[in-house]
Amino acid sequence: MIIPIPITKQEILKIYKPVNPVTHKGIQGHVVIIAGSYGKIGAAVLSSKAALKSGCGLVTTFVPKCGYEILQMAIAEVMVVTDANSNFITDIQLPVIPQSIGIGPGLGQEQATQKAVFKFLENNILPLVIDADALNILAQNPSWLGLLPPNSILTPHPKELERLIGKWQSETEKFENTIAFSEKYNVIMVMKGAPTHIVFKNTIYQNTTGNAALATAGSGDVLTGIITSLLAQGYEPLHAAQLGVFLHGLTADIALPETGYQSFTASDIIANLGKAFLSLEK
Ligand SMILES: NC(=O)C1=CN([C@@H]2O[C@H](COP(=O)(O)OP(=O)(O)OC[C@H]3O[C@@H](n4cnc5c(N)ncnc54)[C@H](O)[C@@H]3O)[C@@H](O)[C@H]2O)[C@@H](O)CC1
Ligand SMILES: Nc1ncnc2c1ncn2[C@@H]1O[C@H](COP(=O)(O)OP(=O)(O)O)[C@@H](O)[C@H]1O
Ligand SMILES: [Mg+2]
Repeated sequence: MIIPIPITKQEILKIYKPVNPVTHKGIQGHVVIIAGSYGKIGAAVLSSKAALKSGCGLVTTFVPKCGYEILQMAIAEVMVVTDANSNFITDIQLPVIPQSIGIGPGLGQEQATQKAVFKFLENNILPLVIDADALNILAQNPSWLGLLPPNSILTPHPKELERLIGKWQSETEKFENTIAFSEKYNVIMVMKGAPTHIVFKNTIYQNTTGNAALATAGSGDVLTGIITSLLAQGYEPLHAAQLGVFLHGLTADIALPETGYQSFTASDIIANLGKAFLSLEK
């Protein structure tokens, strides 16, 4: 069994890049979030807001038509582009060229959405974060995994991981199979859990922040927004994943004395991102 390397504050401070005083929104990174379906537009809202609150300059969110007003009213700062279809995504046409793309939260797995994901992957060369239903779609169509750009970041929870790599009999086998998957497809695996591990080639990193307050709806959708935002700001993919999971966990550690485990929600992750970033400046 390979011993994981802890993702500590000390290591994170080596990665973290303070914001340049003379930067502007045009060079802070443009994120595209492709997410949502009828009843799950909240996932797109959470990812998009988390991206904005993690330092990128611009966010454009691609949703089915039913998400248009919801997003525009929920987050004034986000630009919204819609699919031709009402309730789920059928054709991903982006009018911008962003620095990174997060795809999957709340997407659903309709046949037409699966086709749209295939067409998107066939043409895309931009850095990707792949989560939730985009992972489930890839698990159903494993030959499409070869279309991912090198060092794409996959963020499965344990069930999504199982759909991708198959069942495991032991923790050792789980890590061995995840490493083999990561090497085969040249991707970074963020194995979400308590704690979260990151697998990159044959190295395993273990997060040191976070607590059970994060066991709440939308918590992973927020993580997708954070990591996609860091990627757009020029962090290399492994560093974006490491800093992303560290900050995500830290928000729950910071909020816990006020919210307790029970009352913490995914929106509290977003609300505490500022304090998490500030704790890196000390
Ligand atoms: N407000 C919203 O719009 C929300 C949308 N969501 C979206 O809903 C879709 C379905 O996501 P789900 O993750 O609920 O569905 P899944 O079917 O992928 O996962 C749920 C299953 O995984 C298991 N599981 C999850 N985390 C686990 C862990 N840490 N250890 C062991 N088992 C675990 C659960 O027990 C359950 O059986 C996704 O597209 C997701 O992004 C959710 O994020 C919830 C909030
Ligand atoms: N008990 C726990 N301790 C620490 N982190 C947790 C715990 N439970 C869940 N998390 C974190 O919360 C997030 C849940 O993600 P996910 O299951 O994708 O949620 P959703 O799909 O609802 O957004 C992951 O980052 C995971 O590591
Ligand atoms: Mg999820």
